[in-house]
Amino acid sequence: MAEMVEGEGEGEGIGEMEKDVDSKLRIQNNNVGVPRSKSFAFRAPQEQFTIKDFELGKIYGVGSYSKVVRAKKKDTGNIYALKIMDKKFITKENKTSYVKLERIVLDQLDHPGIVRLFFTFQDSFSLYMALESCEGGELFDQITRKGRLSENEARFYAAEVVDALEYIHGVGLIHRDIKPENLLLTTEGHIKIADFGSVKPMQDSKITVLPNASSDDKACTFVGTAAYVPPEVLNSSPATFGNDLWALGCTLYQMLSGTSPFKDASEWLIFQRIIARDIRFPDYFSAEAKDLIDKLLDMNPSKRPGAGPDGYTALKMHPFFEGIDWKNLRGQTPPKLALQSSVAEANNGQVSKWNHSHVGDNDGSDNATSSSEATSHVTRLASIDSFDSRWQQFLDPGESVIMISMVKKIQKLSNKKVQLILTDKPKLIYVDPTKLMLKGNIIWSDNPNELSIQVLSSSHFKICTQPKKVMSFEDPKQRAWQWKKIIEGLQNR
Ligand SMILES: Nc1ncnc2c1ncn2[C@@H]1O[C@H](COP(=O)(O)OP(=O)(O)OP(=O)(O)O)[C@@H](O)[C@H]1O
Repeated sequence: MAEMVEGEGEGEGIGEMEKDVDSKLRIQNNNVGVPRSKSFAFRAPQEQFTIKDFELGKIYGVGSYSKVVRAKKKDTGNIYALKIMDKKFITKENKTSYVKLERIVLDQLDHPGIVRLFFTFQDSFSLYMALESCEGGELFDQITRKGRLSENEARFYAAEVVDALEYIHGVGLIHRDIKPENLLLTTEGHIKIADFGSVKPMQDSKITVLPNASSDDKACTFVGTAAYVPPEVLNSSPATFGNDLWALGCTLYQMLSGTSPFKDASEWLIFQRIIARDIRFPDYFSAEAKDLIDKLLDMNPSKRPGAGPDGYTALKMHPFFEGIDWKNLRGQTPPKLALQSSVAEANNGQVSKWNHSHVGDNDGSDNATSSSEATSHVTRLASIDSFDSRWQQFLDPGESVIMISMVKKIQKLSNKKVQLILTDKPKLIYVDPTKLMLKGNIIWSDNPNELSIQVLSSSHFKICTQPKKVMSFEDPKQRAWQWKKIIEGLQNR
């Protein structure tokens, strides 16, 4: 069993994360009365390595709270995808529970279609997860490079995703962020599902999770990506396996057409199209592909193939998958990978060499994560409490809520909890949530000189109106960037 790594002072809570994971598991095990050894043994051990034990190569990608870099262990020569998370940033952004959850869930998953976690380690500044390296990149890039995929290529990839999803759902987990960016490829071209930071364990999940590491929907700001979000999530329904099947339908559509089915100019327009189930199939889709996508994009999550009482049989037996050898998927030859075509793409893909001084104990001033923060919030979607009937009284007939948050209005003398509501009129108001009284109407303007949003952190933002009126808000669900994005989206509609 691996030794537990002690925290090193920096980033309280996160520094102690692995130790904390260990102690929580002991408590949990005691509760159910299962005699255990002194502590829980991770399959992927917590090692005492340092970043200097690795030769770092290109950056594979940047997530909302991490960077993933290709890394060769100097003594063994083994290659990993090293996911590097800044402790201070995770603590500041309240992402500790997501990190813990991803670590503990990945540790227990064992399927050829899921990225493997080999070991973890940490130093004063960062947490590191050594993941199986997917040298073929993202499925998203294959779609971009090829324009769109052939039905045979899409069938192969979709079948491998179905196979891995059957396993994930079988152990009682909902992934909640299935999309071409999170479907990685091996050198040979087989699919590996990555990014378990949004995972939701069901009540009867076979996966052990910590009491405080499970993703609580109320506190959760990460529940998927706008283009792939199912309509029931927009209506604040509880998560089900059907969520992933909807996202699979969107992904299959994207493989075959090159774009996601509800793509539009703004998140708001995307949501409107999802709620209206506004799908248009290109003529060149086969009848079988159309039928499968149509069924996966059923408004009723329990009717989607794979979510019904017969489990995955309905999905795997669908005519689109005719000819698929489900028992020997990994023995088949995958579609040929399209290689990176230009220097421009290479530069976009950040293939530059990793700068050692940016990580580890060398230098604590690494702030590159804040740029990823800015971009990632653009694609991430917070849970939406949008259609609560209590707010209807503040709307005109036919007017609907686009975004709503219980926020703190920060004032000189006291802070007040208010419900901030943005409607499609557009109208921006705040309401006393207890007395259900209108407290303010922020005069709408499409002109950014007259109405603008300033984001101070993921939870703090200011709404500035003319003449020089500034209101400060704190959104505990950390949707400051989303407020900015959605208001600016409406101004530019
Ligand atoms: N095992 C891996 N092998 C190769 N590349 C990887 C691997 N894991 C992640 N990546 C690349 O790094 C990028 C960032 O991954 P990471 O898991 O940190 O972010 P993310 O969780 O997908 O981001 P976000 O949380 O913002 O969606 C991915 O989009 C992918 O391109």
